[in-house]
Amino acid sequence: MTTHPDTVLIIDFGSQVTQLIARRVREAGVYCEIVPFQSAAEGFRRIRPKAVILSGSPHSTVDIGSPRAPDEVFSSGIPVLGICYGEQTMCAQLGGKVEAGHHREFGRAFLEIDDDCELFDGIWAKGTRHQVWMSHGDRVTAIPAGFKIVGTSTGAPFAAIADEARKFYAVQFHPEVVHTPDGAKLLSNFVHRIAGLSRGWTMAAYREQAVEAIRKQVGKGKVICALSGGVDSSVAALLIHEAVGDQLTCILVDHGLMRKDEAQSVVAMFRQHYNLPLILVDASDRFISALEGEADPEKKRKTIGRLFIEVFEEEAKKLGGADFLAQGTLYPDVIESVSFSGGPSVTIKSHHNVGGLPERMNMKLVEPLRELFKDEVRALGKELGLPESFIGRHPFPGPGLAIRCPGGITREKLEILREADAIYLDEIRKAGLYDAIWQAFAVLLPVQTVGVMGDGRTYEFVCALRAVTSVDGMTADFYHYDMAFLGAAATRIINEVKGINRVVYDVTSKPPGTIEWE
Ligand SMILES: Nc1ncnc2c1ncn2[C@@H]1O[C@H](COP(=O)(O)OP(=O)(O)OP(=O)(O)O)[C@@H](O)[C@H]1O
Ligand SMILES: O=c1[nH]c(=O)c2[nH+]cn([C@@H]3O[C@H](COP(=O)(O)O)[C@@H](O)[C@H]3O)c2[nH]1
Ligand SMILES: NC(=O)CC[C@H](N)C(=O)O
Ligand SMILES: [Mg+2]
Repeated sequence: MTTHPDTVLIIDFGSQVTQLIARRVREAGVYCEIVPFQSAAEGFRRIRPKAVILSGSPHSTVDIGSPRAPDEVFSSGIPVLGICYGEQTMCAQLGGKVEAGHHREFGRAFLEIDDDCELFDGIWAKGTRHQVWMSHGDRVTAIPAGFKIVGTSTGAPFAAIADEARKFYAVQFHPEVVHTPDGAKLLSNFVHRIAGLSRGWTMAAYREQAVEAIRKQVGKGKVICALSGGVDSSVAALLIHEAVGDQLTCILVDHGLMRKDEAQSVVAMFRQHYNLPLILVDASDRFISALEGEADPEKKRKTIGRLFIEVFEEEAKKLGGADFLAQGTLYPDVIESVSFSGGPSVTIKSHHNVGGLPERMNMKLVEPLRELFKDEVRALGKELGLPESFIGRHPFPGPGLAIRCPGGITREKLEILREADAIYLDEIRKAGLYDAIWQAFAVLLPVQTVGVMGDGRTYEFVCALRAVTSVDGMTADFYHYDMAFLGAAATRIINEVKGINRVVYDVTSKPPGTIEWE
């Protein structure tokens, strides 16, 4: 991992919105990292941050054994901002007092500004009142020596406090959420005005650092990159290519489960714009033969995962071996895998990824995007000249059309689905809706219904259309189309695709549904 001179350390006590703190700090042009409180002391020494932010938490500081910030956070002379639980633990640790569960405040609250404070510069003047978002049951009842009150709310007499000499600040509300309208500016004030950090975190700067880091890691080694044409793997490939040129070979597997003309258009784009070694492996027969008749969603996923590994092993061998495998792992994946609140959770779906590869193939991982959020990856893609049509793409799952064809898979069904999906997306693009939708696709149901076309009886498949809005794919709502749009798309699909005589629209959100049908 690269090191950044001006880093803010965010200590995660298990808040639902810790990632938002990181988003806001990065938007202010400052690099930051999140570490769970259990490894905060180690993280503090490794990262040597210029400022620290303490997150909220489901815990209560009055409980025995509840988490604390490492002492060096307060003794090393750098600015500290506590948010909610962060304020409470700051007070508990520095000589103040916290009481449990009297004045619960959840949701909208109003903050009275009692005093000027650098946190409020340019946003909130003394004597004014502003909307903030609260979510707490405990409250601070005495502040440590050296602190003064700068803001109050009905439920929190110490809603904002400051020790300007030591540059310690704390707020009971959550500046990181959009329901605190000026919160982003408050966080920007903390990192710029108070901590004095510069706006060094730009994708142009990142590009340079990342290229250097890749060169250092890879040396003269050979790298292979599984390239799907999705944003993540495309950006990872371009960055690595910039760093080590022909030491990189990209492998695109056409598993016969891609969208219409997808494999060819990805190859054409890369060949046209970039001079990067790219092998297209046509493994469609192999994948589809293995999947034919398979109806179980998990078996489909596992079969596909296994075949991906086999194909990569064979291709690496043909290249005379490879030392590194490149992946488009993003920061949210990294956080999730070490998340404090993660715990053992049930497997909803076995997401295929190539993560099983390196061990079996004896390769080391190159993950140049593991510090970035998806929108930063898109910005980096822009920086690297990736065409707009690739940057704004909807995500597409590794197992492809196989998980959009519930019931037994057949070549014929995949063909029908591919056609319907292409028409649906074409209609979405023509209506100018592509960018407003997070992800859209067609599903071919294993159900035949009776219809009448040209005065004749038809008995054909039902096609379901799906479109969702989302931020990160973790939760989603169905997209609220205009009925006229749906009617037009349905008519085109039924008229143009032989094998479909009925179209329905999926109005399920996530949860309780998932985005994909399998
Ligand atoms: N057909 C494919 N050929 C080669 N590698 C693939 C293929 N499909 C998926 N992969 C690999 O699996 C990884 C995970 O897929 P995933 O869909 O999460 O990411 P992506 O395709 O790069 O981006 P996006 O999330 O925008 O679709 C990809 O980054 C890529 O390395
Ligand atoms: O690379 C992938 N491999 C997979 O196995 C996989 N399964 C789901 N998805 C994508 O993940 C997001 C959330 O999907 P679900 O709500 O269906 O779990 C959506 O964007 C899905 O398209 C996958 N991506
Ligand atoms: N959001 C929070 O950080 C809440 C802190 C603590 N659990 C409380 O209820 O007061
Ligand atoms: Mg993809």
